[in-house]
Amino acid sequence: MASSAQPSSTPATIYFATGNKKKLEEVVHILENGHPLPFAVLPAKIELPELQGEPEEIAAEKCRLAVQALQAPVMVEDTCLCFNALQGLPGPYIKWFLQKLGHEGLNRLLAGWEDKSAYAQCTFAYSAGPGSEPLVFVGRTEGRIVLARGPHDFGWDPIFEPDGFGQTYAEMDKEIKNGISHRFRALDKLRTHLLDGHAAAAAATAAAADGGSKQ
Ligand SMILES: O=P(O)(O)OP(=O)(O)OP(=O)(O)OC[C@H]1O[C@@H](n2cnc3c(O)ncnc32)[C@H](O)[C@@H]1O
Ligand SMILES: [Mg+2]
Repeated sequence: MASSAQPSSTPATIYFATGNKKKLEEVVHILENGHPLPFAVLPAKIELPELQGEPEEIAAEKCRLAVQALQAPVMVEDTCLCFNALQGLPGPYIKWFLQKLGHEGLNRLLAGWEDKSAYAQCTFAYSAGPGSEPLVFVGRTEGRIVLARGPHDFGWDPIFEPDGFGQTYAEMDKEIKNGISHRFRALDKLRTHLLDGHAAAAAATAAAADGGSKQ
């Protein structure tokens, strides 16, 4: 995936720092199914402490900590599951709610509400390395919370049914989930940013070489 001659502003390698194997699988799958990338994405399995607060700040701080640990270009992501009836909660705290309450308990949280709508949100933060402030890219998929259906392979997949599909994330073909998911939408924005940066750096290098040859 990496190209040998990299303009200096485009890293040849970006680490994806996560402790979650399933996230990593999906990120690799999504990136491999898009256009070839002019950089390599390598996994870095580290558990990072997470701030409380808004998803953008949680992801940015996770990214700063990962850059500090790895001293390299890094991307991280933070995933939220937000119930509209609960003003967006559990949101970034979904991991702990899922761990303590399970799929059934999460459904029960909405028992007193008619509105079962929810959205899955993924926030990627990317830093080009030490000294470079993280940039944040958000992707959202709207849907609703249902009783668990499908394999229990990944987090809350069995209880999230995206709008327009009669299936939960867990029941869907992986190909389909990875084409419409919150993770796909956020990663697509990050990919566009990185490809644009690469193209601009390559154009600047070519222009400098051209200018040099005319002197
Ligand atoms: O190391 P990191 O990347 O933080 O991995 P994590 O597992 O701690 O992940 P988060 O902090 O983002 O917490 C999100 C929770 O939602 C779960 N999750 C994330 N993406 C999901 C998806 O696409 N489908 C179902 N569950 C998901 C995940 O397993 C966690 O329980
Ligand atoms: Mg986490």
